[in-house]
Amino acid sequence: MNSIDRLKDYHSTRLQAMRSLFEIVEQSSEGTVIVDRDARIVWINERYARRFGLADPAEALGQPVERVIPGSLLREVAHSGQPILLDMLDTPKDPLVVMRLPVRDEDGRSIGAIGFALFDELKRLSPLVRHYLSLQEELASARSLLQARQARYSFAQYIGTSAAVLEVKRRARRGAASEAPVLLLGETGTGKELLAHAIHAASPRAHRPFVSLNMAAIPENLLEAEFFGTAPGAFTGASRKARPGKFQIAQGGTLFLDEIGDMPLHLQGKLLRVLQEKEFEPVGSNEILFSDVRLITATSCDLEEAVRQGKFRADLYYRLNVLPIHLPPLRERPEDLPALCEAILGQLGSDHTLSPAALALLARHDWPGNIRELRNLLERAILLGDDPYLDEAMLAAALGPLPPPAPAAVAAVTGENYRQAMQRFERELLENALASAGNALEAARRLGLSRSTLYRRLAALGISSR
Ligand SMILES: Nc1ncnc2c1ncn2[C@@H]1O[C@H](COP(=O)(O)OP(=O)(O)OP(=O)(O)O)[C@@H](O)[C@H]1O
Repeated sequence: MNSIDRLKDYHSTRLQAMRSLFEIVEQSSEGTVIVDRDARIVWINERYARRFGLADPAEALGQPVERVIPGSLLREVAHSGQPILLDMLDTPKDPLVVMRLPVRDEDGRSIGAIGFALFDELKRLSPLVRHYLSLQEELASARSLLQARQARYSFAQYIGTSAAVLEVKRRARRGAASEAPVLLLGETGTGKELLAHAIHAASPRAHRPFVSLNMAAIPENLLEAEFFGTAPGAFTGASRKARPGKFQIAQGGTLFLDEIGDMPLHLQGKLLRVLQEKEFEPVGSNEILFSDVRLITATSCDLEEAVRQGKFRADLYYRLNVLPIHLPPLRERPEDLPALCEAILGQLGSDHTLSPAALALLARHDWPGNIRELRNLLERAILLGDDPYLDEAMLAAALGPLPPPAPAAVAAVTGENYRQAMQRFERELLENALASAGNALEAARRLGLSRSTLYRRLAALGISSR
């Protein structure tokens, strides 16, 4: 075949294809209409005319397309020469899925447009729509979960300008910029959790989840599943479905392990393995999952002492203790009290201010519950009085009677060693608080302790919380 014949062949095949395309789409669609450059109908098939209430297609000829098909965009297509490949057209009956194409002359100029109604019922699209909707739902729930797992605090919320606080912030910023494990050390209520959030928020993982787990708040037999998740039906009573653990949920983000000193020894070994090998197995599964999690741990207990007593693995301690940050107790930084009070009153939505004598009283207090205790105290003081100016007497009332000097403390000088005396003092303090508060939650509030810390101390001293 010479080149002229081949060209002829190409042209005729193309013409054939165009004709077939038109016929097939026209026959299998729910309707077809053709308009001229001025959007007047030059042809409409019977089915389509009937759909728009015309008994005879001839009635539509010469009419502006919108008069017959309200909402039609064929005028726009004829003018612009640009197709609208897939769109929805609302009709009084059902919405239609439509395709609109320009009609061009030999020189490529638009001389009209052709519209096909591809389906009249969305039913035919419904598998696609269902898939799309379920993807949308998944996306929305993933977004809201992620939002719930975003860091709640930034460095700006860790208030204070004392030298100790500035050093904490300096180290924490350094921690945020690195991937190394951070160990937050400090008494209860000193802001360890706040700082963990802030480190995550300032790290390159900020847009990924922040997940926290308090070792003291979860029964020991459930901890492993909480950590690593479970395979379907992993143990009696376990859900038939696989349940992700915190390591999976925090994937790509930060895992904050609070009260790490309370982690049972057998789990310490497993945590060490994750840190070393970056992989773990869900409970009841042989599958090995890869872990990409940045670890921040915190404790209010003396980890080195726990290592000496064999309660905490030394190798894990060294792994976690790469960047230790000591959070100072409030009594060691009284100069931060004015700024802290102002910030907390602002968070509580109050416009109260404190007199200088009230601030001096706060500076003399010991703050065993640190900033949590300060917050509780200010909350109480606001509730006690209407006066927006909080003076010394009001704060003294909110602080409550100071614990009476325990006669037993004097006796300790004679017989008990320091540890025994401290334990007895703590036992009396906690028992009195439980008795006067009526329940553990209120007792924790009054003592300025977190509930988990109170439970931990009660358990350590063998005191029942009932
Ligand atoms: N430097 C700070 N500036 C402002 N608020 C603070 C500061 N430190 C702590 N807080 C507030 O004090 C309360 C206790 O803080 P957080 O829970 O972070 O302490 P924690 O050390 O993790 O306590 P625990 O060991 O009992 O869990 C929170 O309301 C927190 O917002």
